[in-house]
Amino acid sequence: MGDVNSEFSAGPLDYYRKQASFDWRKMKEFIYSKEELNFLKNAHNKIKQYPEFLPPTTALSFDEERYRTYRQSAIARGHPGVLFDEDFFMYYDFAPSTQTRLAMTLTVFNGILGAFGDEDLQEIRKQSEQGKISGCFILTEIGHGTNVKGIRTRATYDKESDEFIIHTPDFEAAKAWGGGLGNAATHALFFAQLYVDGKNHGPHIFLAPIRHPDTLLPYPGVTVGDMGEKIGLNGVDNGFLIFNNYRVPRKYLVNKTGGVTSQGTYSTPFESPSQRFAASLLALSGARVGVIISSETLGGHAVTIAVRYSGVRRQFGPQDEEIPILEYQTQQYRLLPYLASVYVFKVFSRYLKGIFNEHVRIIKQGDIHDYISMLGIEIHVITSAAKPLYTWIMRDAIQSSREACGGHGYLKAAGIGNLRNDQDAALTYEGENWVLNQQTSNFLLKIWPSILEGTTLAFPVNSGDYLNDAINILNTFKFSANNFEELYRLDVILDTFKWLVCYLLKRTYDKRQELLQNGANKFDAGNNIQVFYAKRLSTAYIQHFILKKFEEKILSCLDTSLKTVLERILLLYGLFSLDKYLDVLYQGGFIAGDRPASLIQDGITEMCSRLKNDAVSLVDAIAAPDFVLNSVIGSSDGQVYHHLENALFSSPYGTERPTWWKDIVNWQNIASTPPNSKL
Ligand SMILES: Cc1cc2nc3c(=O)[nH]c(=O)nc-3n(C[C@H](O)[C@H](O)[C@H](O)COP(=O)(O)OP(=O)(O)OC[C@H]3O[C@@H](n4cnc5c(N)ncnc54)[C@H](O)[C@@H]3O)c2cc1C
Repeated sequence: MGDVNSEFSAGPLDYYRKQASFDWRKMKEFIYSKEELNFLKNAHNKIKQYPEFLPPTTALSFDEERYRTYRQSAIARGHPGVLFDEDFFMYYDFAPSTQTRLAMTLTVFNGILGAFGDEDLQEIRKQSEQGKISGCFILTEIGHGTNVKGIRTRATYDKESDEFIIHTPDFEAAKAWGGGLGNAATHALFFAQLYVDGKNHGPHIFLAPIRHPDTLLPYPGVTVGDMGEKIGLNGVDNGFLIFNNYRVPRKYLVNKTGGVTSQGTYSTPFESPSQRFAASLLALSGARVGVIISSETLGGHAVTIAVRYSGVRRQFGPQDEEIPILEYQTQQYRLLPYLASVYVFKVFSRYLKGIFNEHVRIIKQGDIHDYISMLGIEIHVITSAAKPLYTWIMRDAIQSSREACGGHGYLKAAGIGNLRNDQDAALTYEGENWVLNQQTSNFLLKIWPSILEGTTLAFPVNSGDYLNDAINILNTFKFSANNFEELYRLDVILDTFKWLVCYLLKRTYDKRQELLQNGANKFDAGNNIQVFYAKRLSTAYIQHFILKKFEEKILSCLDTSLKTVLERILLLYGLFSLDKYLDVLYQGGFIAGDRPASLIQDGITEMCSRLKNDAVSLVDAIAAPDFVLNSVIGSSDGQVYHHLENALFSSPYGTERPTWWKDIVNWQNIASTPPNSKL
C-alpha cells in the first residue's frame, strides 16, 4: 500500500473511496516528485526486510528501545541513498527516533564540518561519512539553551602547546541534550566561548574526540553520560558532556567564521562579532527544514489514522442505521482543517527544501559571507516562522486526531500516542518556538522604517515583496466578499493575509515605540510586545507565504478534478487560519459588522462538508504503508474491529490471568501489611 501501483483491499472504506471526486494516485504523483516516490518505495521495501523496522510485538524497555533505534540507524547508515538521503531529507516517514538520530549525527555534524570547517577538518567529516566515527552537535548547556551567547564552556588558546584547553567550569555549564551523544558519539561538535590572551571572542564551534572509537570509553578529561528517560523519542541517546581542562589541537576550532593563528592572533572575515555570530547560527536553518518535514509527516500519519477510523466508526443516525462519524460536522471540523494543513505544508516543505538546497549550493561555491546575504537571511526568516507554525499546528492535528478517535484512539495500538510524544520535542529543539518566532518578527520590525521611507526592499525568494506596497495596502485593502461565491476566491484570502501582515507590523512597531516613549528600555520594550503583537505578526507572515506557494502549486495543476479539490484544501486552510485573526481584522477596520465573521466561519464548515467525501482518498494519497502507520484503527483496509480483536487477543495482557492473581483474591493481605515492610 502507499505505492501508486497498488490497490486497497475492499472493505468498509469503499463507501468513501467510491465517492471521491479524484484519483488518489494522481494526487500522490502531484504532491510528491517521482524521485521522492521512488525513494520512499525503495526505502519501504528495504525496511520491510529487517525485523528491527517492523512494529515490535511487545512493549520495549528503555534499553531495548535504544538498541532497536541504534540497530535501525546502523542499517540506515549501511544503505545511503536507500534509507536516508541527507540532501533530500526523505527518511522522515518512518521511525522518528532513528530519523532524529541520523539527522543530528550525520546531516548536522557532517553539514557543519563541511560548511564551516577548513581542509584540516574534512578528513574527520569523511570518516564520519564512512561510519568510522560517530558525531553529535551540542549547542545547549544545562544552564543555557536559547541564549547561546550565555553559554559558559570555555576554550582557551594555549600558545605554548598550540592547543585549546576546553573546560566546563561547573555542572550548569555541562553541554546537554546532544542527540547521539549519550551512548555512542566518538566526536562532539559544540559551542564554547573562545578566549585568546584573556579576551573573549564569543561562542565558536569546536570539535573534540570524546570516546575511543573501539572501546567507547571516554578519554581522560571527558565525562559523558545520558540525559535519561524522556517523554518521547527514547530511542535517541541525548547526552551530557563535561570537560576537565581537556586539550584539543588548534585545528579543531571550526574556523571559517573566526580563527586563531599559531601566534595567537584572532581574525574573522566578518565586520562585526554580531555578523559572525549570525552567520554561524544561520547555518542551522537546515536542521529546521528537517524538523518541518518531520512534523508534517507525523501529523499526516495521525490524520490518516483518524480519517480512516472516522470513515468506518459508526455512532447514532437519523433513522435506525448508524452513520459514520465522519458525517458529523464536529468530526469534520476536528480533522479536515488539519488534513488541509498537511497538504498545504507538504507543498511548502518541498519548496523550502528546494530553496535551502540551492542556498547551500551557492554557499559551497561562494564564500562565507553568503550566509548573511539577503537570501540567507530571508531563508532564516522563513524557517524561523515556519518551524513554530508547523510544529504547533501538527501538535494540534495529532491531539485532535487522538480525541476524534475516542477511547480506541487512546490505545497504544492506535498509533497516535507515540506520534504525539515523538513530535512534541520538535516544539522545543532547533529553536524553542516562542523565541524562534522572534527572529522573524525582529527582522520585520527592523525593515519597517525603511518601508515607511519608501525604500524598495529586495526579497530574493519574494516572501515579503508586498511589504514594499504596505502603505497602499493599509489604506486601500478592505474585505471584499459579500457572499460565499466572492469569499471562495484565493486572492481574497491572500489579500487578507497581506493586509494582516502590514497591519500587525505597523501595530507591533507602534506599540514598541509607545513603550519606549513611556520610558521602557529596549530590552523590556522588545519583550512586552510579544504575545498579541510580534508572535502573531511572525505567524501571519509565514501563513501568507505558505498560502502563496500552495496557490502557485494549484496553478501548475492541469487535472481539473485535482485542481478543484486542491482549491478547496487551500480555502479551508486559509479560512481556518483567518478565523484565528478575526479580532485583528475587526480592530484594524478591515472588516465590520457581523457578516464577514459569519462568512468566514460558515465557509470553514461548508468547505469541511465539501471535502468530506474526498477525505479518505486524500489521506490515501499521502498515507504511509500500513506497517509504518502501525495502527489497529487506521489501516488501509478499514478492518478496524478485526485488527482490534487480533490486538486484544494476541496481547500478553489480553486474556491471561496476571502472575500476581492470588494477591487480587487475597487483597486483604496487602491491606494489612505493616508500612515499610519489604515486598
Ligand atoms: C528531544 C530533544 C533533543 C535535543 N537535541 C539537542 C541536540 O542534539 N543538540 C543541542 O544542542 N540541543 C538539543 N536539544 C536542546 C534544545 O535545543 C533546547 O532545549 C532548546 O534550544 C531550548 O533551550 P532550553 O531547554 O535551555 O530552554 P530555555 O532557553 O531555558 O527556555 C525555557 C523557556 O523560557 C522561554 N524563554 C527563554 N528565553 C526567552 C525570551 N527571550 N523570550 C521569551 N521567552 C523566553 C522559552 O520560550 C521556554 O519556554 C534537544 C532538546 C530535546 C527536548
